[in-house]
Amino acid sequence: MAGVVDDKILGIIDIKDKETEENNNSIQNTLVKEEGSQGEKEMAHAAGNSIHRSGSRPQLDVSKAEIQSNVEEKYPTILLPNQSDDISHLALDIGGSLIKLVYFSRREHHQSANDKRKKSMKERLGISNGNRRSYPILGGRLHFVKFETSKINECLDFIYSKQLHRGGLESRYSDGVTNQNAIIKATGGGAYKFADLFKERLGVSLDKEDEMSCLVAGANFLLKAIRHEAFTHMEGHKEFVQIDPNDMFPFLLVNIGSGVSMIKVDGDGKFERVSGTNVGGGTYWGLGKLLTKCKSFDELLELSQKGDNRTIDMLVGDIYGGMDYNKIGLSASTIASSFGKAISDKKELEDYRPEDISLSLLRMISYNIGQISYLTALRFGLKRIFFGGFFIRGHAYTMDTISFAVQFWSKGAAQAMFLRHEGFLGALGAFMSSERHGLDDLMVHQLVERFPMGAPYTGGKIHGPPLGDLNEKISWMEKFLQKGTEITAPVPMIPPGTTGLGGFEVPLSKGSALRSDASALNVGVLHLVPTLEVFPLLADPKSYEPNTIDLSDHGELEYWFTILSEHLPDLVDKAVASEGGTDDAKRRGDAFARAFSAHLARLMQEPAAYGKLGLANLLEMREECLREFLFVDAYRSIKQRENEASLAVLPDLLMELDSMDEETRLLTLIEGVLAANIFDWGSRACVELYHKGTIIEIYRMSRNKMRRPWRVDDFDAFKERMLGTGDKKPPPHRRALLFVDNSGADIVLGMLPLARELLRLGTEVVLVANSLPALNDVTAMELPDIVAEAAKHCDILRRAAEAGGLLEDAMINTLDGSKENSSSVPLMVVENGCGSPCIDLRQVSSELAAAAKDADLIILEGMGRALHTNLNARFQCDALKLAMVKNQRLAEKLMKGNIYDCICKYEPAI
Ligand SMILES: CC(C)(COP(=O)(O)O)[C@@H](O)C(=O)NCCC(=O)O
Ligand SMILES: [Mn+2]
Repeated sequence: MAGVVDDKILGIIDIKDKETEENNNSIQNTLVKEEGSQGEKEMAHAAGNSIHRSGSRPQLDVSKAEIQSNVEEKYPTILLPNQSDDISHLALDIGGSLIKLVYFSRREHHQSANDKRKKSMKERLGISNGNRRSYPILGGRLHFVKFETSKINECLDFIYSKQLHRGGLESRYSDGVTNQNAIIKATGGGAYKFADLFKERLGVSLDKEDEMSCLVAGANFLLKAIRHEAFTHMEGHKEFVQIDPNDMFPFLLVNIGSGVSMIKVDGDGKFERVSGTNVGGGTYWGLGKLLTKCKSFDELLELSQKGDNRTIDMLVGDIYGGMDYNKIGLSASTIASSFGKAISDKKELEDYRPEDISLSLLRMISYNIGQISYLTALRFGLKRIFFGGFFIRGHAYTMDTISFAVQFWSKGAAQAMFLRHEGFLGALGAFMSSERHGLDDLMVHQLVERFPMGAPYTGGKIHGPPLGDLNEKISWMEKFLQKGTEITAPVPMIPPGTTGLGGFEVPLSKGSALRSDASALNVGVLHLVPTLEVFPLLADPKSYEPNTIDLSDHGELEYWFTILSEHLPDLVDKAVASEGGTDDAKRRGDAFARAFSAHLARLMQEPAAYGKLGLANLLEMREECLREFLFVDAYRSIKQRENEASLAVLPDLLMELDSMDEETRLLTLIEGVLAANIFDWGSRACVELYHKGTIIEIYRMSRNKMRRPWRVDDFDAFKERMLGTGDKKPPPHRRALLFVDNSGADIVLGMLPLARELLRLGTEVVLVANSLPALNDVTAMELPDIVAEAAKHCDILRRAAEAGGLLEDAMINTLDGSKENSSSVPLMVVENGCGSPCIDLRQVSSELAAAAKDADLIILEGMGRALHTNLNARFQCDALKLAMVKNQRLAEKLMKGNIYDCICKYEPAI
């Protein structure tokens, strides 16, 4: 049956083919002329601004506040007439060796055309101000920066350059006059020691906060609000642990700074410092400095990487003639006495290698801290121990040693966990101690962590404050290219070195340089996006894992790393062309490629460096990196060309579909979606195909290959739900959410006709599209125009689009100019909150979450949304996952299939 249908569709397209090719040529000509036109730029700019919405000024003094909006919105703009200028957006933890700084920055938000679309959609979906807050949560970013205390002037310059002591550069109320009343929250000994210096240099007072309360407040905030904050580290293996915010107390917080504090935490603000030890980071650094002549802590730590402590430590085997001491469970390699060999060796200090001394010292101190921590936890019946403080510095060997000690002494009953923001607990706590930060109720899904792509995050020593503007970033990448080779050198394709069995072998990662700034590498900028929500139709949000492929498997990571690296030259060409191919665009393109490669290389070395790594994160990182170098939409002209070519053949396709019976039509529609999903500029194989024919030829070829059964084929079950069996007609779905994928044939000849069929059956349809561009994916901004074009030739679409307010959005009048209130179910468009080819349903736009409330069918389309992510996701409503697999390895791995196989996975509501 399908074969007959194919022939008919092909028949029509054949007739049109010549015309279409001519059309294509003329479309291409028009595009050459129009590429980079003002209209396009404005649209891209608006799209580029759309994802992060923030209110106006940060909330703080809300007295006499007025809502500046007549529509009841969830996040209305609020006028705060009594807002003064002395807002602390900045908090400091000034320790003996490091100053940790946490600051909050806002973005001014300009209203765009997209905002109007969102506003009318919110009204339509009935999103009201049901929020419990009387003021908006701040939209903005939380930054983490550190300086050496000895270079406090750099820190002061940084604060001054960004005007952080006065509420930031963006402050609308800047009047150039130094605010003598400004107050900055600060903790740590330096808050006392340097108070006068801050007053003198910046005219600000340091409002001192208790160090312990800050550590606890910081840890509590991180554990509650950041998804991949806590992790275990055993034998070189890092594993993230999701802490349930409702079940996180009690725990032991061990903060390893110069000395060590052990704090029993029972709740927010409920804690007691129950123990500590004077043998801590300061001891390692102090003794290490005396014994090795190292000039810095990081240098000492780096030395330990190449050390062998067996030359200096007395091991069980040294005492027992190379044997284990089995009776009490000690292996021959267990350290019996740190530095013990020095007693009997007839050696002077110079006879020992500084590397060995450093390692022996590190192990002695880490092991000791681990052991005391465990004993303290045991004393209070605590199972979980979190370690923080800058002593750890993301150093694998230190963490392994501590973990080993905890595991060894507790016989596996207690677990050591570490925190990614280990060094910033105090500064974060000081930030939170301000009653006016407005972040109290922040939830995990409202924070998105981004790793700035252009900053010098790889190799080399970083001097001075982090880079600010785009030009600085580009220059840095250029300079790096001249000076160093690390980031351009091929990445070593070896599994990351383990740091040693049981914490008692020497580090295996010998020679591989420990980054001097290791801790900073693992901390990104926290973007606060108050409008993000968990997709309400997830069956079990707690166990939901978006990624299908686990990149902690080194082979997988290596494969995808190679794929993305190979894509880069072509992507850079597209990106540069999308910006008119100017010298500036070329310079940005180069810098983008270097920055992205550097991050890939970093992740190859340490896959969990930025939190749990999935393929979706890598694909999103690429888009973020493009945006950071101001490439707002690299595929814009390709998308436009494909949309136009597909819209030209849509009327014939619709006519042919209408001549079919219902069952044949449903099958043809699903085939159409699968076939048109081939237009994917992110797939190497597909891009090669595009050189071999016109859009329509490729579409036809793809349709021709549609042979059932597909690799996963639940079509019959889907058909039964849609059309029933025999005479029994099931009720139509109330509302369907269609997560659309690519532009061109994919949306125009695939998803739109399917949407039309649902509308015809009486189901409301919501097209869910990206908020920001990613590859050739269609965006929510672009959809109203596409729908309006399609609606010119189709009554069903026209009436539904009118009912959904889409034609107003597209600002296109209908054929007959009629505005009569149609009786059709609506066709709507919502943005998904993402700018990536994949979707993490734990963080979607509030618009989508609202639209989901009445939905009883979701259709996820494409490799990114239905395969790389969400293939295993379960929903509370019926779900259909449709995709063509455009990668051989993925097809083999996921379904023992081949490239271009299709999946049609239908799962009824659970
Ligand atoms: C980036 C993509 C997920 C986009 O696929 P889509 O969602 O458009 O179907 C996909 O093209 C992809 O996984 N590409 C990399 C693999 C490859 O080039 O074979
Ligand atoms: Mn896509």
